[in-house]
Amino acid sequence: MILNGKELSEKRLAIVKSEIEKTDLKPCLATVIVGEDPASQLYVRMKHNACGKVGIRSVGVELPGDSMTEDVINAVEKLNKDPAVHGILVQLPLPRGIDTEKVIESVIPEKDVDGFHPLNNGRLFSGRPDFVPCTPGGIMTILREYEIDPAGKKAVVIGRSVDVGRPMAALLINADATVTVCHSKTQNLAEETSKADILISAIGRARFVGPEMVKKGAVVIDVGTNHDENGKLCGDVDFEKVEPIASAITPVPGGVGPMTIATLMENTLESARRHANL
Ligand SMILES: Nc1nc2c(c(=O)[nH]1)N[C@@H](CN(C=O)c1ccc(C(=O)N[C@@H](CCC(=O)O)C(=O)O)cc1)CN2
Ligand SMILES: [Mg+2]
Repeated sequence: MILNGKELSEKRLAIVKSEIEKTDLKPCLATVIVGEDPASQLYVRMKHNACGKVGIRSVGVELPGDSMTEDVINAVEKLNKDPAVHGILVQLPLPRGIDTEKVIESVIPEKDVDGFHPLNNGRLFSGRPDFVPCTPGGIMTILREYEIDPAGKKAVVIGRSVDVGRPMAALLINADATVTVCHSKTQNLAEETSKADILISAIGRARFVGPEMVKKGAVVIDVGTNHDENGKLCGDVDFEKVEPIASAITPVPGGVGPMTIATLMENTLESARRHANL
């Protein structure tokens, strides 16, 4: 079975749109982008487009690539104070030289719709999640909507990044899975991944996960957005070879990526609701 993130994201966006239409809410998302990385520009554009589709107002702050950490924090602090702004996201990665942690910590947790602030992180890891990072949050929505219950299953996450691998592991633990996190120092990676009922790859290496790493019947979730040697967009998983042995699998494009954006819209609506005490 193909887990169609594109289709599901459209369904979730339509729900956000109709929820907004039912209320007097005027949700607003602010994006902050530093520098001219084309991928980051694309993702921010996609976020503004999604806002337009669902009726969320969006404002974009663009800062030059040679900005200092303080410049970015000043821009965030203005948005923190603006009562019309309900969600703030700083597009990652930031240019080298900027202190990413400091910038993330400058977003007030109430507007942290990316779920990256340490307070929101701590809540997630304490089993009391509030705003959850959009990629792992979107993956949990895929699993739920396709009625794949992680409870009692063995889940293996490849990658321990702060934005995907770690929160993904926490969400799966909260959903009663038995979770293993693999990373660059893991020995016998294939031995670990082959035990997974649910395998989630977030390592950023084109077609790295082959059939020898996947148990027959596993659910395979591909977070990778890579380009192969011909410049073609592809995931971490060798889709052609793994799809026949998986019971369910996300494609790239059209899997996890669109769900990241849909989850961001959901988080922004939730933030606007709280602001209005709804
Ligand atoms: N502040 C944040 N920065 C980053 C995040 C994030 O959640 N918050 N995640 C990634 C990038 N990202 C969103 O920002 C993102 C990546 C990919 C997609 C997506 O829909 N991809 C499409 C393919 C698009 C293409 O043609 O390249 C797909 O998979 O179908 C959405 C969002 C890092 N930074
Ligand atoms: Mg992401």
